[in-house]
Amino acid sequence: MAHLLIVEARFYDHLNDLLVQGARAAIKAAGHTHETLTVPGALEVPAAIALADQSERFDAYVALGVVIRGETYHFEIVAGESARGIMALTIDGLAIGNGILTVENEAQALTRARPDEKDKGGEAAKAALALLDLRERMAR
Ligand SMILES: Nc1c(NC[C@H](O)[C@H](O)[C@H](O)CO)[nH]c(=O)[nH]c1=O
Ligand SMILES: CC(=O)[C@@H](O)COP(=O)(O)O
Repeated sequence: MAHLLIVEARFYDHLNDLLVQGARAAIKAAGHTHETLTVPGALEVPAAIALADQSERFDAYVALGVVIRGETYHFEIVAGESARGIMALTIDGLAIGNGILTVENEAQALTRARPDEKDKGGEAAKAALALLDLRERMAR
């Protein structure tokens, strides 16, 4: 049984609730356990995962959040840099599923966050478990 950490960037409560619901359902359905850590925004997620990994308590990580484009270039920074930081950790060997939505509007986010629609939270959890399985197979 694996123990995962959900790291959620809680910028939009109602959207995160849906993403976390989907991720938790996927983790439970696969027979694993988890904890949840909340950070202010997507830019804090890579650092939070890196810090959590120093504890050696977690086998895999699920990054969740929602980045909705506003009026300025900040969307590119938040969306791009959070993804880049997560990808760097993943390439460094951490099993991370990235469920941080980067969308144009709330309607796009809702469709993707809802577990009974695109369930991107559940998909991110499954991706983390797939990477964990791959890492364990490669270590044999
Ligand atoms: N605009 C969004 C943000 N912005 C906040 C940053 O992620 C970060 O917390 C801040 O710059 C302080 O370092 N975060 C999201 O997750 N979603 C957004 O739409
Ligand atoms: C993704 C963002 O950072 C965005 O919510 C910020 O909005 P704005 O670009 O209008 O300041």
